[in-house]
Amino acid sequence: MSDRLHYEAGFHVSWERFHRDARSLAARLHGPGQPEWKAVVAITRGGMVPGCIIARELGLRVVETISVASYAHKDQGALQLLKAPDAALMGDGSGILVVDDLVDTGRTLAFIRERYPKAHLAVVYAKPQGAALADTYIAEVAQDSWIYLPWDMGLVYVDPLTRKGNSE
Ligand SMILES: O=P(O)(O)OC[C@H]1O[C@H](OP(=O)(O)OP(=O)(O)O)[C@H](O)[C@@H]1O
Ligand code: HPA
Ligand SMILES: [Mg+2]
Repeated sequence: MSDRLHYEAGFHVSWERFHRDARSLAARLHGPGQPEWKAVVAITRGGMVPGCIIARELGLRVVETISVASYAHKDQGALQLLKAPDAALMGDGSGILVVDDLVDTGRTLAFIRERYPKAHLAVVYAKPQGAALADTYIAEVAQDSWIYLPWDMGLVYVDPLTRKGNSE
């Protein structure tokens, strides 16, 4: 049995931490040796948050989206492209920064890589199973740890460890 408290299970990321980590990702993609990026392409929906932060840091005004959905009930989780980015902009992906919040199994990034082999795939968090598919990431998170992103959470009351000291 785990000795973790129920609210500690997983990796809970605050807005501040996410902003800091996304900025660190931008910093890694900037400077000597890095290409002149043409555009940021965010993988919806989670990639739009770091995509915005990175576009701001790198001074990129061209921001596109790619939308991929998983139909687990239909075809063993086959991925389907719901919305493609502009084909003329994308080409084979050269100079394109594709951004997502995280890579887990790697299925999403593998899908993107197949279509845009020259794109740079950047994510904030990576789990070991999919990490090799990302060209750049900031932090590795255990495979069995669920990453709770700030837009999926809210402030909630947490019980103290003991009722001792409470009147009743
Ligand atoms: O490496 P994988 O196993 O493919 O998982 C990673 C993807 O899963 C999540 O997106 P999700 O499809 O849940 O959609 P969302 O971004 O709209 O929340 C996450 O934002 C990544 O895009
Ligand atoms: O750990 C995760 N957190 C949030 N979304 C996800 N999608 C795949 N894995 C994760
Ligand atoms: Mg996503």
